[in-house]
Amino acid sequence: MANSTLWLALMIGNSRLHWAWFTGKSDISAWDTDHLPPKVIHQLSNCKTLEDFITHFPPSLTPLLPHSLLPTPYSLLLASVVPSQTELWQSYPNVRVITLDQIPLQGLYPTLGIDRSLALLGAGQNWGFPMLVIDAGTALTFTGADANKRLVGGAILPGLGLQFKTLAQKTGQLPMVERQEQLPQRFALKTEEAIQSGVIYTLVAGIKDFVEAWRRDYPEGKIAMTGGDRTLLINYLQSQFPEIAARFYVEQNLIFWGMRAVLTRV
Ligand SMILES: Nc1ncnc2c1ncn2[C@@H]1O[C@H](COP(=O)(O)OP(=O)(O)O)[C@@H](O)[C@H]1O
Ligand SMILES: CC(C)(COP(=O)(O)O)[C@@H](O)C(=O)NCCC(=O)O
Ligand SMILES: [K+]
Repeated sequence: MANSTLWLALMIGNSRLHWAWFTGKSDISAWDTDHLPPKVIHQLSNCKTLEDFITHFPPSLTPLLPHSLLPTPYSLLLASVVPSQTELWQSYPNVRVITLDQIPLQGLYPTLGIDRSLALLGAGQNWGFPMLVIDAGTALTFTGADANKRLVGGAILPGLGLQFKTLAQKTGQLPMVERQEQLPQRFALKTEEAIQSGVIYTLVAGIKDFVEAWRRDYPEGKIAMTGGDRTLLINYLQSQFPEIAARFYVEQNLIFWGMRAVLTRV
C-alpha cells in the first residue's frame, strides 16, 4: 500500500458511484458519477502513469482530479453495496476494500450494508453517540448505535426515487413523476400530484415516526441525514415538522468521514 496521505475513495451505491479525494486532515472533495462500464474500469486499472489515468477517467471528471497532488501509484479505498461492481475493481493495482470487520462498532450483523455502517461511524465520530443515521439513497435506511457504539438496529425501505420508479414501471397507467422541491397538496385531483402526495407524505410521516421512537429510547441521541435525496427530504420535513428538521445534522459526506476514520485507525 502506498504510504501516502492522499487517497481516491469510492463508495459504490446502487444508483451511482460516489467519489472523493482525501486531500488533507479535514478536507474532502467529493463528486458522483454513473456506474462505469467494465471497459473503463479495466483501462483505469492498467494505467501506469498519472497522464494515463487522467486520459481514461471519464472526461467530465478530469477537472476534479488534483493533477498536481496526485502521486503514482495512487491508492483506491473502496466500499461497495453492489457485489458485481466490486468485482470489476479487483484488478485495480492498489485497492483496499473496506469490509465490516474493519468498522470499529459493536454488534454489527454479517449482512449489514457497509454504507450504513460507514455513515454511522462517520456521523458518530463527528457528533457523538448515540447516533441515528438516515440515508436517503436508492433505499432509505435508518441505522442507529447507542452510547457504547453498539448497533441498535435499523430499517430499510424503498427510497424516494425508487418509490416513484416502481409505481411507473409496475402499473399500466401511472407516469414517472419529477422530483419536486415543495410539499405537494395532500388531497390531489391529478394523477401526478396524487403520486407525489402519497409517496412524499407517507415518507415524511414515516421518518417522523422513526425519529420519535429513537428519541423515546435515546433522549440524548443525535440524528444525521445523508444520501442523494437528503436536501429534498429535509425541505419537506422543514415544511411539515420544523421542530424535527431543526434537530437533524445534514451532511453529504458521512460515508467518506467513516472511510477516513477506518483509514486512520491505529
Ligand atoms: N444527479 C443525480 N443522479 C441520480 N440520482 C440523484 C441525483 N440527484 C439526486 N438524486 C437522488 O438520489 C437518490 C439516490 O441517492 P444516492 O445516495 O446517490 O444513492 P446510492 O448511494 O444508493 O447510489 C435517487 O433516489 C435520486 O432521487
Ligand atoms: C440497504 C442498502 C441496499 C442501501 O443501499 P443504497 O441505497 O445506499 O445504495 C445497502 O445498505 C445494503 O445492501 N444493505 C444490506 C442489507 C442490510 O443492511 O441489512
Ligand atoms: K447510500
